[in-house]
Amino acid sequence: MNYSESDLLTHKFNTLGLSETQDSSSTSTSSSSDEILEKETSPYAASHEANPLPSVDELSTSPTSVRPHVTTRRTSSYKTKDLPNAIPSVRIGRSSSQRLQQLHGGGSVHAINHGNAGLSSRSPPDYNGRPTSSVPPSSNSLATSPTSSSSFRLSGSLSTGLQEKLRAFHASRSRSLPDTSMDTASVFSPSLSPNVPPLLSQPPRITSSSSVPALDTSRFSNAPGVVTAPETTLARSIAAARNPAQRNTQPSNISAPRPGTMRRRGPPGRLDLSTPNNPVAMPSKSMAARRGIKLSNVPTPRAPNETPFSAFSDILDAKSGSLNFKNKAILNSEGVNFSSGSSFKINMSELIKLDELGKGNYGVVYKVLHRPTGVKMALKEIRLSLDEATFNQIIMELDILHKATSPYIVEFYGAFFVEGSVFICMEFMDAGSMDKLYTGGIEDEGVLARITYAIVQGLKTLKEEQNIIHRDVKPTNVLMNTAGQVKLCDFGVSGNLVASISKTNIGCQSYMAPERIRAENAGQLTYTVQADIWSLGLSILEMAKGAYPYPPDTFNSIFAQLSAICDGEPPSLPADKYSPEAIDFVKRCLNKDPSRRPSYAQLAIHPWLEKYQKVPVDMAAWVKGAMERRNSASGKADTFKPPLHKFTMDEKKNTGLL
Ligand SMILES: Nc1ncnc2c1ncn2[C@@H]1O[C@H](COP(=O)(O)OP(=O)(O)OP(=O)(O)O)[C@@H](O)[C@H]1O
Repeated sequence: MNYSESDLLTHKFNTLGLSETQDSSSTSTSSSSDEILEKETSPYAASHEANPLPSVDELSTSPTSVRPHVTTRRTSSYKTKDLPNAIPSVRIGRSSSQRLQQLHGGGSVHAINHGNAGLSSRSPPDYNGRPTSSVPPSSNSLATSPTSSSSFRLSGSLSTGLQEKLRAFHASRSRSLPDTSMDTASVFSPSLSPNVPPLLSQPPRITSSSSVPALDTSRFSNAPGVVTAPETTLARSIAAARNPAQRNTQPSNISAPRPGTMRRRGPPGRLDLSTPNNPVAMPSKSMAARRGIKLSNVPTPRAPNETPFSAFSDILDAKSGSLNFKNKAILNSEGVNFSSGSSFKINMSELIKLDELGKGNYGVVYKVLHRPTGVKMALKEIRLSLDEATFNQIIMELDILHKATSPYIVEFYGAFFVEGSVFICMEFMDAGSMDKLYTGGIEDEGVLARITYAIVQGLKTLKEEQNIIHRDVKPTNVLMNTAGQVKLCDFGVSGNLVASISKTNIGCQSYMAPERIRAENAGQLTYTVQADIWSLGLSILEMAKGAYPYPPDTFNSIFAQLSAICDGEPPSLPADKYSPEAIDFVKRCLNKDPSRRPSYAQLAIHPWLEKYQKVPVDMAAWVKGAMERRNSASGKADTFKPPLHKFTMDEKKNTGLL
């Protein structure tokens, strides 16, 4: 792309330091103009005309369009009177299946290697595996030779201030372990209150029962508020912690559950023994009779170390002796707790910091231990300069996360705010995010397909069941655990949070679809589900290649990178390493015309994903190897060493040490 001096002079800079030139033939956000643009620039156009996909549901998805689906009702335990000083008491609803809330974060900037961005010379097939007629011309560098027949242009320089911010951003996004003392938020959000101390960077507080650094609860001393999570969820988590087999609701080496097999809660009091994700669970004779199940059809437990109770692990915790009636009621020695009325409280003072998991653009994510239950959680801090009313609004908006339930979405425990930060408690994924697992690229296509399938199912659930659009699909928001499960996190459920974060979102555009870049550059906040599908395509490419798909010479300049995305040919999987089905899948996601990208339902039945749902793929083994590679590269052992127990005087006396 050549930029004339007049181009550079006439471009208006928005907050990204970018600008757009439009002429009458190009309206950046209209689908019709996109179509024109596509025909002019996309070598895939003929292919798609030959094999058209059904039209995709195109939704107007500005942050506010999502919000009506967010409950803002005040529940009985939502104590707004407690809010002025800090932690609100957030009732997490009756849902027993709380799921991770999602936050918008924008794309991260990666230190990248020069990946093979060349286009395949083979014709990608259609959904039936037939080669399409159109063959895209080969291109080896998206940065140096973008096709530029579109009228969309970006200016060729960035302001000095923006460059400073980008430099700081790059430094903060270094792949080395983050420095806990660094306040990344201040880099990107000068408006953040400088007086707010980092919550977890205070000197460790030694507790009577542990030498683990504790959260600095002094910040909460004036605030008796607590964040609450349904006891049912925590009880389930505790049971899962005690029984790892039960935790794995997402098969790792057998076919993943089909859409529609996600667990649903039945009516209160009804014992639901349908356990599609737990092949071991087996109903008793009487239970089966009540449910009309023929016992001859029920599989017999086979694992050698199972007890007679193992078959009932969904409802019986043999260690604690408690019965969990499908999260509707828990019967234990203390009595019966009904999920309809009670909720489990998580007090911040009961959270112990165990480790730092990573640092994002807006704060740090910690591994914490909830002492009373022994549940390990991820605690994400997002520092924002907002008034209290907005914080309250955000916390209420996040309530919807309890309804977003899927084996492919990280579980949400609760959220609260403290002195300029939103804190989110979520399921801890012990293998971490994909960006740290794909070292060298994922060559095993079965693994790549299973990861993709999980992302598609997670996005599909969010969209179809809660009308939530993720807005920030990228490898850092795809998490894995050592059971081989893949789950999504950080989706933009809170309109207020999305809007707040967007104001400080600089240099995070790299996974944005072309139409979104244009819209944001024009100051529009429209956003469609198809934009997430583009981001999915880029993420698959990044995981496959082990590097961000656009070449490094575009990386040094956000401007050049966005130009390549908008004006260049979409990158593709290398034909010598991946099957035609895989190449076709990515190609369809990366169609520059959003209306021609497939829907989630179409992606879920794409031959590539279907193929690898039918064959065994050992995800647990793969993630184990990936963690070892990651650790040997970073020189860090992954296994968490529990802190030494510090005996109290009473304990010493009782145990005979004194
Ligand atoms: N639930 C979790 N379990 C384990 N690790 C997590 C969890 N959530 C986040 N992490 C780790 O913390 C890192 C930082 O996460 P965070 O969401 O703050 O930033 P990000 O996704 O990398 O970027 P952005 O700020 O743009 O969203 C992640 O990259 C991941 O490695």
